[in-house]
Amino acid sequence: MIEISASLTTPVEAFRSMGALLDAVGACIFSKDLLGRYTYVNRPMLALLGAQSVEAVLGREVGDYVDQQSADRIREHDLRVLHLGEEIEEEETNVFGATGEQRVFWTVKKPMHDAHGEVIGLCGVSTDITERKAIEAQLQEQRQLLLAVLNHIDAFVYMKDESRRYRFVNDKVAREWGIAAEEAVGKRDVEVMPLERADKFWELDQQVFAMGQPQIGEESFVGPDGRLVHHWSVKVPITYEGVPTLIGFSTDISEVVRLREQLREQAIRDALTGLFNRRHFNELAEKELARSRRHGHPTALVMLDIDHFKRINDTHGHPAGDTVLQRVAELLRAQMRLEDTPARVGGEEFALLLPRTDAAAASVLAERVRCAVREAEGLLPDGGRVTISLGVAVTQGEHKLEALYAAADAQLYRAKQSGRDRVCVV
Ligand SMILES: Nc1nc2c(ncn2[C@@H]2O[C@H](COP(=O)(O)OP(=O)(O)OP(=O)(O)O)[C@@H](O)[C@H]2O)c(=O)[nH]1
Repeated sequence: MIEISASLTTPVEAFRSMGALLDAVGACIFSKDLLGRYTYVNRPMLALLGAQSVEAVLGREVGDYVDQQSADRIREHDLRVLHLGEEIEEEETNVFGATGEQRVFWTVKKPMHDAHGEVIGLCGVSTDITERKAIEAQLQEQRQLLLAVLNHIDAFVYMKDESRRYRFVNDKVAREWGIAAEEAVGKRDVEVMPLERADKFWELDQQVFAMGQPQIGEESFVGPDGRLVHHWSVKVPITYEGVPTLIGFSTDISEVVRLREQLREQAIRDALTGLFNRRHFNELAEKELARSRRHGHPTALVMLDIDHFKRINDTHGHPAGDTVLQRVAELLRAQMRLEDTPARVGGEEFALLLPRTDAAAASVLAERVRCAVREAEGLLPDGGRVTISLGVAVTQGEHKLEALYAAADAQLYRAKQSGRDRVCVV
């Protein structure tokens, strides 16, 4: 408790009596008379003015210590306090004559009154906020830099909390939703996108909150134009303004996924007929044989070859030969069950994999295919007919693909040898 002695008659004397205490306050404290001359300064103020002693400052005026512009502004503030009785709270930037240093203050000035209520001067407290201002400016700069990065990066960046409310979205997200980025803050996911998509995104979000670990994954959803959109998303748990939140970075990889699927298709399909190629057919056949081994059911393999194909090429030209291959492929597809797999395994050689099919059923199918090709019209430009030969083999105990190939090939050879346009079965 600070007691001001009853014998002290003016506020300035009161200040002086508390000298040691006011010197210890980490702010500049001063008082001025009606002409703006210092009547009291504490030690920090003294240091700021660059003066040697209190006595050297008393009776002098601010213009003796700061540059002209700062002095004019301070005088103007002082006049408002002294003549209009205003209380002022303002930020001041002052340049000090002694050092030329520029410092920022938060200054509070109030009028001082005598016993009759007449203004006799002012007292003020100036807190040096130069460092705080510098830090604030630095933070603001960093924030702007961060925003510039987040808004120009080619990714959707967002922050979302556990109640599925967005806490931040970058410009790219806002543009997608057709609203301003600030508008999105506080909105729940279902307010800005269809429920189905919101639930899709929430699947990975939930894992982030449940595990407290970053989660990475592909997110696929139906876009506004009805096409599938694929995002590659990285979502990281953070605490934002004291609330568990995730920050997510999602990149549209739809084009990459389409290319990936295209490449995969190219890798497994024959370009001319669209049927599976030999390598992929072998993979599927190996799997089917493993299944048939486990369950003990038969699998049939039909090898078929277009008769005198070389002659077709030679007579009608290579493009016409290609058309025949395409038409035969279509006929095969049309004749097969859903679970059967046709493939082009060589130039004019095709294979059919028939799961759960014994020799009798495979022969029926092979015969149907043979007839379909033989009876098909318009395969050749001159209206001539195309025929095929087929060899059928069925797994027997061993279930080895090479053995099955060899057996079916042997039957195909037999069909060719015995006049073509026929089916031979083991
Ligand atoms: N148009 C076309 N011809 C192809 C293609 N791949 C292979 N061939 C041709 O297919 C013909 C196959 O002929 P061969 O193996 O002698 O058999 P073939 O003439 O069908 O006689 P058989 O099988 O004994 O009835 C060759 O002339 C190859 O050049 C292709 O993609 N397009």
